[in-house]
Amino acid sequence: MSAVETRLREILRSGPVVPVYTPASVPEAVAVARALVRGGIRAIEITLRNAIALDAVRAVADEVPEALVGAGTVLTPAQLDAALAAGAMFLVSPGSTTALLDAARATAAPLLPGTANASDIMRSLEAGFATLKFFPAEAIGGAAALGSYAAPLAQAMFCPTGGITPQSAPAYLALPNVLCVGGSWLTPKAALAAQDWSQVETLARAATALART
Ligand SMILES: O=C(O)C(=O)C[C@H](O)[C@H](O)COP(=O)(O)O
Repeated sequence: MSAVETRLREILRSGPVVPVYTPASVPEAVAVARALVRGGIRAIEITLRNAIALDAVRAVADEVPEALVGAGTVLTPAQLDAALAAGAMFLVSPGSTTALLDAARATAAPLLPGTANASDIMRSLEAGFATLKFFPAEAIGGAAALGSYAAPLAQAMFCPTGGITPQSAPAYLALPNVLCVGGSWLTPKAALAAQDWSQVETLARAATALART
């Protein structure tokens, strides 16, 4: 396995849950990252879904050294480059296009490509990516579907994301081909609007207690 993929797996294994978070502002992102770190969650995926998201990645990378900040919703090679330049330590994509996989391979970027079926997984493995997102996990068969790939596609390891809750997370975390799960439940909109960072910290602490085998 490449050094890049080894490091990517270390980041994903730093906790049972990687929070997926869309920042409303740069100061909010820094406060959220600090609260997650206080609660014991270091890896955080900031989605590139609005104009300030890249600045949020940069600020968390600069100001919260304990955080392992990644960029999510990376759809294009240009976004991949911009996220790396902002300091993203990993990149997450909902799918796995040839353009994106080629760009990530060319720059040895720590990309977690999105996959939803056996053909996606096989294409990603062929392209040299064995650490994958399984998306949208709950809608495409959940832990039962993902577990079905453990035997025939044993080299692929996953971070399932999409609709996962604290209740459904343990079934994924018990699978042999799961590194962690992704989810937005650690950063509820109401808590962010109220700047209730202690709630984020409490949710993070609860997430660290989820069993992982
Ligand atoms: O932005 C991306 O790259 C995505 O693929 C989407 C995220 O994985 C989901 O938005 C997770 O959110 P929940 O389903 O609420 O846990």
